[in-house]
Amino acid sequence: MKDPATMFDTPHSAIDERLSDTKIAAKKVQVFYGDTHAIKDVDINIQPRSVTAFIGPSGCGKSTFLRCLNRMNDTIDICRVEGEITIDGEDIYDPKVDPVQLRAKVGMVFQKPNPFPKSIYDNIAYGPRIHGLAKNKAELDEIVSSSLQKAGLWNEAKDRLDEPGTGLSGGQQQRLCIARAIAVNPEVILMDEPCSALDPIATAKVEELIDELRTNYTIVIVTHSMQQAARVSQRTAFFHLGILVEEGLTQDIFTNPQDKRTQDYITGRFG
Ligand SMILES: Nc1ncnc2c1ncn2[C@@H]1O[C@H](COP(=O)(O)OP(=O)(O)OP(=O)(O)O)[C@@H](O)[C@H]1O
Repeated sequence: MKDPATMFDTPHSAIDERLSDTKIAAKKVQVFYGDTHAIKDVDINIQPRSVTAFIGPSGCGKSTFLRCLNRMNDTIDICRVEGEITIDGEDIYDPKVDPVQLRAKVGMVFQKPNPFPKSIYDNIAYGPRIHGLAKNKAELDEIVSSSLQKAGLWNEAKDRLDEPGTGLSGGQQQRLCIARAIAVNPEVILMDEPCSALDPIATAKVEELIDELRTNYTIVIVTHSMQQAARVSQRTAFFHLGILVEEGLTQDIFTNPQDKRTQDYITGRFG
């Protein structure tokens, strides 16, 4: 297995330069499922137009915290979120915020590809239709083709737009789900272990796509694979038992972690 610490070649100064702003700011975030305190006092600033990886052992709260960023936890009755999360300075938990609009701006891609039981075309067109993004069929066609192009699926899908999305391979389905998220003009894309159901070739394609997408989108990815975090992310956050132990440039986290728990995790001593 390739050591993540050997995978870096970008000078620090170049990365620091690019990552100087904040897109998402979380302050003192707590999440409870009933009496279970799943996220404890998490503070983090997430940089725009870059990939941030959340890593940590099973059950440490990565997915729970990710879901806070587009209020997906609102859909879980027993879940309670406290603290503050802003995107571009706006409090996303403000009662004035419409969660449906928020989830268009902050799209999500799940572990298992989950295309709708509809055609490839309609999978992409669904969001733009409900958000009124196209004035006519020609505009909708344009959104569908450009979303598939951005997701690297156009060549494989252009001759079968009327066929069911579920007829695509697993890797193609995941890129279809990414295209579906892109179609409603998101600024942030959250990915919860997007490659865990994919074979190595499909994984490599999705990772290449993530690398291309970071030019235009802020991406946050939960991954169990430290190699994947090292390959695709510029920053990495390590969670343990609901606490954000350490966050920083990915190459620092993998080559020079400040906390012993991070070091133990990245060297495979637990998790
Ligand atoms: N819907 C839920 N109801 C109750 N408890 C939950 C729910 N989802 C998560 N939890 C609990 O919250 C804690 C954090 O879980 P979470 O799924 O966020 O961790 P994770 O780091 O993403 O784990 P994994 O890597 O295994 O997916 C765990 O103790 C889990 O049991």
